Amino acid sequence: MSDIAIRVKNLKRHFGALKAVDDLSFEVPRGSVCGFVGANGAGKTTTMRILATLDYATSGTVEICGHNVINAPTQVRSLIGWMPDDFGNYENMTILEYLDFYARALGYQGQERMMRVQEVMEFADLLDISDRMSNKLSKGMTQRLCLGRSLLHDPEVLIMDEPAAGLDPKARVELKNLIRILAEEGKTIFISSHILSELGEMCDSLLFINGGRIVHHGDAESLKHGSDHAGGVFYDVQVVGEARALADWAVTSPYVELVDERKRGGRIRIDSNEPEQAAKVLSRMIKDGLQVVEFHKEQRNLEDAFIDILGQIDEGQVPQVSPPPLPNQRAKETANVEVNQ
Ligand SMILES: Nc1ncnc2c1ncn2[C@@H]1O[C@H](COP(=O)(O)OP(=O)(O)OP(=O)(O)O)[C@@H](O)[C@H]1O
Repeated sequence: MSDIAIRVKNLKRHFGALKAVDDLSFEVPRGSVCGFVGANGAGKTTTMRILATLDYATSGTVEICGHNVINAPTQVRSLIGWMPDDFGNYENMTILEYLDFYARALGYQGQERMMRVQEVMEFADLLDISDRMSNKLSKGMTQRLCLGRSLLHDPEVLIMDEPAAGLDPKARVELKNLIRILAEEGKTIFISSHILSELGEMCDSLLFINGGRIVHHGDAESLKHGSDHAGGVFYDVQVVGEARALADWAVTSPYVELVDERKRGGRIRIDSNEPEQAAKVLSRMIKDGLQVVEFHKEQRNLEDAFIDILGQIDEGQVPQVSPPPLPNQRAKETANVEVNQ
């Protein structure tokens, strides 16, 4: 059995002249969670719909657990759970009736069907509200119902398009916990989201796309670390007083970047992970008459990393696409380290 759950090779999807997906190649190892990140219109939904056998590629191949989505769509559908960003619903159906309807459509009968429905209602915390009308639910309940529906046939691979969009913080945490449990059960999860901080916590790897092309594939830590000399670490310094003076000072100072200019004062960033370097810059600021009111060390977050990567592309630098090792390779590497110690 292949270690790869999702294999995408040179995938293109063009709508007339628009290259919605433009030569994507990537792999998602079995049992891992991969976050799919991109700005609006980057090509995420188009890619996910092709993976879910709902659209055709212009060219390229997609395999789910070794099955080609074009040649073997039925096998692929039995292996995937699809959670679309736009959840279709029916009137006059309770949660129970809704899930039962889908369980029937999937071919479950009798006792087994009842068990499947009960199981997913229990998992998605829907048991107590099973008699609620399915089209009159809160956004959080609706997403849990959609997740429940996608799990009815116990799929190996879950493809989730923006499942956390529009959820309040509590509902987001609940959904995140459910996804974590599914990941611990060994399911492969391919999930898109705009909330990068949350994705970073739950994903083994993050796949950034822009304009239909992959611009980075790596784990959250390596992304935060980045390729700069300071390893993504910087000092944030806030100053009050005349804003122009700070801006002029920043332009002529090494390691310093003006990040925010306000009516009175602003903020600069010292791009260094060496405390001595930061101390030198700070003492120079004081000596030059700038009024420092606050400073602290920070690690670049995923939003910053994404923006940095997009900036590098704008400057014409070649995007870095470096997939992280497979989970079993990671395990082997760890074992080697232990053996070698
Ligand atoms: N059926 C279609 N016909 C024409 N253009 C389309 C079609 N579907 C998508 N597009 C275009 O393809 C591009 C990628 O769209 P897609 O929905 O995949 O982006 P996305 O990354 O999912 O964006 P969002 O985060 O806003 O959902 C967009 O420019 C979109 O307008």
